[in-house]
Formats: sequence, structure tokens, C-alpha cells
Amino acid sequence: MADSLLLLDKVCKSYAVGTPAETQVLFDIDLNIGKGEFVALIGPSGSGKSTLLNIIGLLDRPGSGKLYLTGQETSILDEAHVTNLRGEAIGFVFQSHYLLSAFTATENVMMPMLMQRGRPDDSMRERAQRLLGQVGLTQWQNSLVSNISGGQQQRVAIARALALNPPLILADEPTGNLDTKSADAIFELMRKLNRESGTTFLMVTHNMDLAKRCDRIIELVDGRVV
Ligand SMILES: Nc1ncnc2c1ncn2[C@@H]1O[C@H](COP(=O)(O)OP(=O)(O)OP(=O)(O)O)[C@@H](O)[C@H]1O
Repeated sequence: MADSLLLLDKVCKSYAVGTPAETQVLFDIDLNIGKGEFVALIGPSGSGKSTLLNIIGLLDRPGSGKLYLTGQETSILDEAHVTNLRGEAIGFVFQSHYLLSAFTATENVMMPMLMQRGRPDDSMRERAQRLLGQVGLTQWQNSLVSNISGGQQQRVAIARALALNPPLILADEPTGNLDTKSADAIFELMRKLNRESGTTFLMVTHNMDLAKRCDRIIELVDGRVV
């Protein structure tokens, strides 16, 4: 396998810990994802995919077990360092893309750079426009995102996820709201970016046709990798 980018060692997670409603949803998850891989995460509704993605995305902490990202053991990091690592190492693409509809495509893609560096400059705008070119949106770069199609909005979300050049992109049902043709185009775009730039992708999907076209499928059932 290629160099490891993400390593999970016996990760467990429970909700409502310490209450009568305590429920364990992840059981001893071991996972090793190499640099440059494109991995699908599948499983029935309620199997723990979003919980696992939140833990890998450093939005939630495991109850027990260890998570290494870019070689760093994350459980020993304080909140400030976790936030930094999340910003540097991970780009997020969601089914509802959470774009700012009153802003242009370029402004949306500039947003992570702005949050990192504080004030806008020409190099940010140029990088945002270059990324929009990579996702096929050059002619829409000055459009308000409220004025473009769902598929185009998802392309903006992908460009935004790439803004800080993270080694890992986490995509939660990125094609869930799209028709078959647009879903296929978005998947092929992510595959192309993965091949060209070596960015690692972990994609949660219910679409088996797309999952089969990934390098590897990880299946969760009742909180366990099967
Ligand atoms: N914040 C929470 N508090 C309590 N239980 C939760 C919480 N979030 C999720 N769960 C429970 O954990 C289990 C796993 O949920 P999760 O959302 O991770 O599954 P999923 O595989 O992503 O499902 P889907 O495909 O429907 O999104 C479910 O039984 C869910 O009800």
C-alpha cells in the first residue's frame, strides 16, 4: 500500500454516554488509507457512516481508540491544534454544499483562504479562479451561486474543498441530490482531481455503481467494518 495518510486503530464511539440511553455505534474500527487512494464508504442507513466521517474529519472525537492523520496522533492534540490540523489537512464536500448563496462562485472558493489569512488579496482570487477552471466553471466564476444549477454548485463546493490544497477530501453523499448524469460527472471530476493531484478521497455513498469505480470499498454494518 502507498504511504499511510489516515490510520484508525480500534476506534469506538458511543452516544449519550453515562445515560440510560447510551448506545455504541462504532466498534473497533481499524482503517488504513494510503496517500492518493479513492475510497468509498458504504453501508445501510444507521450503520455509522456519518459518525465515522465526523471522527475522521476531526469534528468529533472517538470514545476510545486512536486516529492518526498525516502521521499525527490526534487524541493528544488540544482543540486549537485539532482545528488547525482540520483546516490544513481536510477539505469537506457535503450533499447540501453549504455555499453562501449571496456570494459569487469565486468568493465562495476564496472563503477558506480568507478565513486562514484574514484579508483578501489578488493571489487568493487568482487561485480561486484557477480552481474553478479545474472544475469546469470558468465562465460561471462571477455568477452568484444562487443562479447556477445544483451540479454546478457541487463543483463550486469541490473547488472550495481544494482551496487550501488539503491531502484529504471527505465527501458525504456528494452526488446524493443530483440526477444520474450530473452525479456521474461530479464523480468523474473528483476521480480526475484524485488522479492528477494525488489528493486522497473518502466518499460516503449509497450509489453502488459509483462505489465500484473507486479503488476500494469499505462497508460498515451495525458499526463494524465487514
Ligand atoms: N448525535 C447523536 N446522538 C445519538 N445517537 C446518534 C447521534 N448521531 C447518530 N446517532 C445514531 O447512531 C447510529 C449511526 O448513525 P449515523 O448517522 O452515523 O449512520 P449513517 O450510516 O450515516 O446513516 P445514514 O446513511 O442514514 O446517514 C444511528 O443509530 C443513529 O441514530
